[in-house]
Amino acid sequence: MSSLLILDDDPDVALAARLALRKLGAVAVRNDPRELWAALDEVAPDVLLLDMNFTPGATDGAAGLALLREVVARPRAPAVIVMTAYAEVELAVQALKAGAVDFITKPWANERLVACVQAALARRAPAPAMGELLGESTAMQGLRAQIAQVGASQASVLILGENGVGKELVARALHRASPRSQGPLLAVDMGSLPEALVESELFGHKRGSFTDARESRPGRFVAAAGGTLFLDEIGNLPLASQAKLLAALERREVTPLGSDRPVAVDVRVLAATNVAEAELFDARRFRPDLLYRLNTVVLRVPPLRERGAGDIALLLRHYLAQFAQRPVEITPDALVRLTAYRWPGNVRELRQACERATLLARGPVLTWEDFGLIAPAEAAPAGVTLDLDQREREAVQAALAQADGNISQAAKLLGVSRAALYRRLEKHGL
Ligand SMILES: Nc1ncnc2c1ncn2[C@@H]1O[C@H](COP(=O)(O)OP(=O)(O)OP(=O)(O)O)[C@@H](O)[C@H]1O
Repeated sequence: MSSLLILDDDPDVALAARLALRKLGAVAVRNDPRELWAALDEVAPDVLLLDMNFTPGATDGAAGLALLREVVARPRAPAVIVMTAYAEVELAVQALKAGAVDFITKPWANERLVACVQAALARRAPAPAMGELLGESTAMQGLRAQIAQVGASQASVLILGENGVGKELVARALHRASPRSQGPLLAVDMGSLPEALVESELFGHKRGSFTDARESRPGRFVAAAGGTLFLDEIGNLPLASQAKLLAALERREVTPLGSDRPVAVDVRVLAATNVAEAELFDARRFRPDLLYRLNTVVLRVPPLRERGAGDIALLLRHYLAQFAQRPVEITPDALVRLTAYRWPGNVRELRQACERATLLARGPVLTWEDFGLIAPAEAAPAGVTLDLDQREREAVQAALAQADGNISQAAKLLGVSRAALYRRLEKHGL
């Protein structure tokens, strides 16, 4: 079910919007902008309807714009529709520039409001199939096949991989491929949750169960009913909470903090971590019994550098075109260096480098420098060899490795002809 949040200091306006929108999903209302941040965490709305003025008499919308900018900068930000008065066209334009997806003028016709929110929800719906998980390497094809196979089941899946390899994308693809795809997919980032809040976040709490618990609140297990719960950075879960999570998974019920009444839960759990497997299987850090609950199936998402030059080039094309909104060319030298780069931050790093390059490009064709990356050789300590022969040998070896031994492709990566590559192979005894 979709989740909507309305922030308007006029309770009548907020109520009217809530009544008009309740057929689209769960609608929460807040009247005070100071409540917005907590409400975003609690409600995790798909769409936020945001008023622009919160002080009596104010019409410039400055308060609303400031909130809007902060909201859209957040990870997993909702689509924001701003509410303005008739005369405030200029403000609406500013809001769209600042990241709102649409605006609605007050007083509104209910049909218009419903259509506007429906369109925002449709745009947020994940793309069909697994189009987002790009890559044609054998590794990525294998991963997509596994997702299709495992997605349809109810099995718990543990997704392993370095930072930025696409673990969350895999979780989303698994959810879409599952019979629960019409239900919610809720992601909880264990890495960013303070330890004290982990249990209330997962299992909920009763009003008054701790100092800040002014309202009772359902936890993520309950909120994800009928859908999928994605526990990201599970390796960071404190041992005490691990015991409680295990109990919840075994009994299929959770007990909110401050309550003695367990609540039955119906969720499929997916978990992910970037912790190396050896560490994860260290019982001092992670309970083996919980691990066995979570890892019915293990999916390993390979680091970008192991997917080969083809996948790197494909992702570069994709993200450059997306950021520049047109196809973008890069110099052959840049392509060689980008495909040979180690990408320690994986696809996320590549995406950011593409964004930077489109913003800072000094000419129509992008160069290696435009991407703002530090090549290992540049970062290496002094004393590293500058011997041209040896560097040439290393470059040839790297190109061959990346091209899986394919001479034509390796020659292309090096920017030389096949004959020239053969000559170098001979010269270096490779
Ligand atoms: N195969 C892919 N095709 C297209 N985009 C991808 C691919 N893999 C990852 N991305 C993009 O890279 C970024 C990082 O992906 P994601 O957040 O899923 O990684 P992660 O492994 O969950 O990272 P972390 O460990 O830091 O949580 C996102 O913008 C995602 O859309």
